[in-house]
Amino acid sequence: MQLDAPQSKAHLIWHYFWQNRLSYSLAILFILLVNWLQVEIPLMVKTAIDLLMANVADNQDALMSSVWMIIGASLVLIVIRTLSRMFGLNPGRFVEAQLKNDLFAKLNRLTDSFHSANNSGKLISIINNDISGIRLFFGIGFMQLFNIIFALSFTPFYMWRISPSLTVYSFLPIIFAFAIYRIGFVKMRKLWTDRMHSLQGLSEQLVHFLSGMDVIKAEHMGPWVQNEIAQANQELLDITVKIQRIQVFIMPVLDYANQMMKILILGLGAVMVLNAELTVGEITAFLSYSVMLAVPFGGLGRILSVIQMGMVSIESVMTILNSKIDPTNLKRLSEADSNAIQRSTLKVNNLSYRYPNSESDEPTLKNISFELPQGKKLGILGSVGSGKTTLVNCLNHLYDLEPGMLIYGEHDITDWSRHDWHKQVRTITQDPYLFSATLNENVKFGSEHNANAPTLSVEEAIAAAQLSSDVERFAEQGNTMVGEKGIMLSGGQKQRVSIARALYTPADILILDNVLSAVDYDTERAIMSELSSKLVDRSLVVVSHRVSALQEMDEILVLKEGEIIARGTHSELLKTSSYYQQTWELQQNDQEASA
Ligand SMILES: Nc1ncnc2c1ncn2[C@@H]1O[C@H](COP(=O)(O)OP(=O)(O)OP(=O)(O)O)[C@@H](O)[C@H]1O
Repeated sequence: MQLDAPQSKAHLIWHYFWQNRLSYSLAILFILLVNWLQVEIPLMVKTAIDLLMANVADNQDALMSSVWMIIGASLVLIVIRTLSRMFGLNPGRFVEAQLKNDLFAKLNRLTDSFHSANNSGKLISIINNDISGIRLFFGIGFMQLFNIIFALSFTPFYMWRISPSLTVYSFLPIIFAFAIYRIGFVKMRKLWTDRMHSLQGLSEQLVHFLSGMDVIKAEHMGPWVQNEIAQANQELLDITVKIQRIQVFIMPVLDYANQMMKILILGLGAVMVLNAELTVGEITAFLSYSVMLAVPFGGLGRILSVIQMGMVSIESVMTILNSKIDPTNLKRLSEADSNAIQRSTLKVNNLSYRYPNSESDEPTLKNISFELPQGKKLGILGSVGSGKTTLVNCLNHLYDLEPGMLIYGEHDITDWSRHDWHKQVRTITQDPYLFSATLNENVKFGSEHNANAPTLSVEEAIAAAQLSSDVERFAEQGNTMVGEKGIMLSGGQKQRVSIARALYTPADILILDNVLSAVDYDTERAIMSELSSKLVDRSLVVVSHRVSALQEMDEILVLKEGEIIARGTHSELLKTSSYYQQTWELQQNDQEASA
């Protein structure tokens, strides 16, 4: 079952604990048996020693059966300890995998505003570092915790049964050590939180620098980048050293107390043996128990680090799991409703938009209105910063809009989940993203889960996007790997792969945001003509700086400072809009010069 919005850390822990209840139950059972056998074996040793100290000849049979029991119990101990580790450690791995799925599912449903507030470097750090911390918490953390709880309840009880007074005296150093240990524990919690923030910061910086590596090299920013990374690294190192100092000096204090305990037992125990208050066998068993306590005390130092790191990591993961999803995004249209609304008219009514983080009161888009019936081709022209991309992001409802601004058929888009709207509208951005896979796979990606069945073959889509001659030159044609983010391809090739992807499974409305900027005029013309012929009954919105790309559109909107200042066909605008006419003439001159 998927976890969404846990109310508290306890809720999250319980959810995954319950999911792995079978493993944990078996682990608890085996850990209980291990701890019980561990305290029983010294009793068997005690009996054997006391028999030895008495007359060996008289007790030979009893002694032999005692030795065999010790051997048998030790062998059983090995087997059940292995089983306890297996069932105790597995849940950590299961929780890690489940939590990653839950996080990805949530990230997929969160809106643009979440992703702008939480950059990918921070998210990568949460998914890698914090989830590893949680894996340790649910694996070794829980296992050792059960171990310590059982060990610290069985062992002192068995010691008490041998000698209550010696137990009280021998535990005095432990009580004192716990007081010191608590100080370290409190300090560690703050340091783990600082370390998590520092790791997230470093990861953010690394992602920024790695994505801008070309610019860094070209503009000789290497020394500055190295310095920034070195500083972040130093900060992380300082915190880690402080944690290590506490781990080395304060956390082992229980270990030291355990040594003190043994000295006390030897000293006081010897006196008690001399006074005939204890037998040699009893003092040997008592000493064995104190030696056994070294494991849980040593473990306590390590395990509390794991638990603290896990709790800090859980807090961090909860910032994602508890991020609010727009309630409309949780609704889903039925298959029948989704089919019924296909091929409707999109109406944009007085659309205005202001960026929430904008310092100006002035909206970026002002009162934009137009209609886009199915099959209509709409062009949008505007100078740099006039609001074209903002309009595209409003049309595909990436940004939050007021009710009534976007109507599709009879439906208000702001009442729909974005998921349902994106089945009808597909946007190709000016910065196309390719996955590290083959070229053909990049064309097909997402099509298996797309409501629209492919209308073309991959080869046809590639040909319509004017990419066939490029693909033929690649070593393995369509099966050539394009590298991370399509690094093996030129900007124009990447744009054409994303056009081929849109043509492969066409949606009702296709929006191209400046995607033809990196191709020459002839290719642009050929692509536009293919788009018109392949998408006859679909709507097309083409945003471009180039008038040539918009010439054949049914209507062109001219944007300036977020407002429509002119609209009409190419020939109408040449007469009515001086801005359009000047842009056209300037670009005609450029085109002739470059021919
Ligand atoms: N995330 C944002 N937060 C605040 N302001 C923004 C944001 N994105 C864009 N803007 C502002 O909105 C205005 C319009 O930007 P937009 O990207 O829509 O223009 P454009 O016409 O697409 O420009 P270009 O042709 O350069 O792509 C600009 O003044 C820009 O500074």
